[in-house]
Amino acid sequence: MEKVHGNTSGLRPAQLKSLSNLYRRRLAPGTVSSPELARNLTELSHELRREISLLIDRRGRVLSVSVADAKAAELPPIRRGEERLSGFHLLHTHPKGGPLSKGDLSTLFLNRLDAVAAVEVRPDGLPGSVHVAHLTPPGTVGEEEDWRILPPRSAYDIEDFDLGAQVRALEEEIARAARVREAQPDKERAILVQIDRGEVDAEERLEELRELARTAGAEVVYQELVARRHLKPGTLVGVGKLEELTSRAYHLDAQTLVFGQELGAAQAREIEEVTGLKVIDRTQLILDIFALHAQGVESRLQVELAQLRYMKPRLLGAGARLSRIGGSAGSAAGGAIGTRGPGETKLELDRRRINDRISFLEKQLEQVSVRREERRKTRSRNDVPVVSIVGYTNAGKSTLLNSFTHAAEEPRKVLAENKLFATLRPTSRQGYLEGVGPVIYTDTVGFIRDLPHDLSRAFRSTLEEIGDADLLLHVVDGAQPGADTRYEAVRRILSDLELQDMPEVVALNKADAADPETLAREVERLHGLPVSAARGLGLDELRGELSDRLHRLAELQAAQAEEQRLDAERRKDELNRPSPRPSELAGQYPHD
Ligand SMILES: Nc1nc2c(ncn2[C@@H]2O[C@H](COP(=O)(O)OP(=O)(O)OP(=O)(O)O)[C@@H](O)[C@H]2O)c(=O)[nH]1
Ligand SMILES: [Mg+2]
Repeated sequence: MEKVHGNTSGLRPAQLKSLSNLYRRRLAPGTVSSPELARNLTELSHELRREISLLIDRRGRVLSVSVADAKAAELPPIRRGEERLSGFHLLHTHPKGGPLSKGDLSTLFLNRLDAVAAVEVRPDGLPGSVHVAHLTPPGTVGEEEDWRILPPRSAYDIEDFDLGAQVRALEEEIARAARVREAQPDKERAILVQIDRGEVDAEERLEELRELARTAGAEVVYQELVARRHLKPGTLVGVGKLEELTSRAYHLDAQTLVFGQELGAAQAREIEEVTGLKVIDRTQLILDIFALHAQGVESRLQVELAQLRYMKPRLLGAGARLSRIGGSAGSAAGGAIGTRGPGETKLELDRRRINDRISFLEKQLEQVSVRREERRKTRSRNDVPVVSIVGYTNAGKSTLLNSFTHAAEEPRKVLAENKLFATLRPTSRQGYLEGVGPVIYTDTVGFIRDLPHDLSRAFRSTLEEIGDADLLLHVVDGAQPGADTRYEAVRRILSDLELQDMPEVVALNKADAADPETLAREVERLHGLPVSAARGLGLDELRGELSDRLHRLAELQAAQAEEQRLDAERRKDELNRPSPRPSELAGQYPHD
């Protein structure tokens, strides 16, 4: 006897047998039901006083029998990224009568069923009207819903309805949309969701998420700030909102859902299950960008380590899912977003090997940092003052370094791009300051609010090198709203690195593109100097300020050195004073 799914408790063996016999039913291909099957179903449903659902394939075979409504019926898992419909339709009963319910329709939509059909059960147990709905083609203009409900039919002429033709037409439409998409550049189309829990910078965070997605190579087709005071443990925003987003994705032909919040492993899985979309979070996006931009041995090791640490807890029981994502179509930069490895190496997702790889990477990085430490020691300090350029990502640090060091000639030029985290490897260039002489400027990796923990851990040694500088030049993008929240985010990370006491000069960059009033306010608030690194505005003033500060620091250091020297001399004097003779000490300490 084949398995009957759903709530079969309390059913008699004969009833179970009748249900199981439904598996032997065969429909003509391309039909929703036959009158005989409809009657068979309504009679059984009437007797059991429960809903019965059948899943039927295109050849007319019954794949599953469930004593359940459409939502709870036994269905195959959703195939993500498929261009077609599922190839099954759901036929079920409504023992209390009535048209298709919201649950029926969302089951149709979320599972991409060929159709959903409900047979009303009349009080005498005979079949009443049959209600059928199918999906509307993606991107349908003027269509209110994602589905089209057909006029009800009598169960006795249900065989006349040509479901096969309907499905063919719909699939052609879907294929056409896919062809149009293929002709367009190979970009992952993404929907962004930022949850607004009442933070002041929620809007900014959404914009930042957009920039991150863009930098990672996605095309953002829709973005939404979702206000939620309380989050649902599994789905965060709730199933209703997810269904709405799934509908958007269907019509806008998006495959990826990006959350501005970090998602737990179980959450990501649940959201993927409900939506059938690829789900990634902000951390994955940032890791991905780091992977794309990592150059040089150390940053590659750091990025891979951070990725593996992030993924490890998420791999539990998700092997199949991840390999499926990894195997999906690539984007321009090689590999789908959220799965890229540093350089050319694709991430190895075998969980058993992850621990080995993590300890290998840790050892390698350890060695790199030991070598670096040695280099640091041999480099005589204070010969040439070092200015470390720090700041939020995309503030214009690299551009400023280029204009300070006249490194505009191609090979020496530091990459400055309108992309987040363009610079990952610290780069040093020599410059010259009037009154000081040669100066070394160091360009560093950009900061970001809520820097993913795994990344800050992996990049800690690189970031700590900022502490070797004599002075920080903190560059702030003055042309974008929220300069002060970004400034504070950088200050917070500096504090985490215990570098909060380092002397700092603030430059408000992109003055050429800033609103003068806002800029003036930020200049005042942050005690900064307005500059434009790209246009070369205010750079003389900034250099003057750096020179002054370095002078004062040098004086301070000289004074401190003098103090130390005097101290040492005093101590030496004390040592040189004739020491008491042993006889004088005798008797002072009791012998034992
Ligand atoms: N309008 C304007 N744009 C600027 C200015 N300075 C830099 N930019 C632009 O800002 C973008 C980012 O510049 P980068 O120098 O790469 O910024 P960064 O701080 O090094 O960024 P990361 O290395 O990604 O952290 C580029 O598109 C620059 O052309 C400026 O003074 N005015
Ligand atoms: Mg840079």
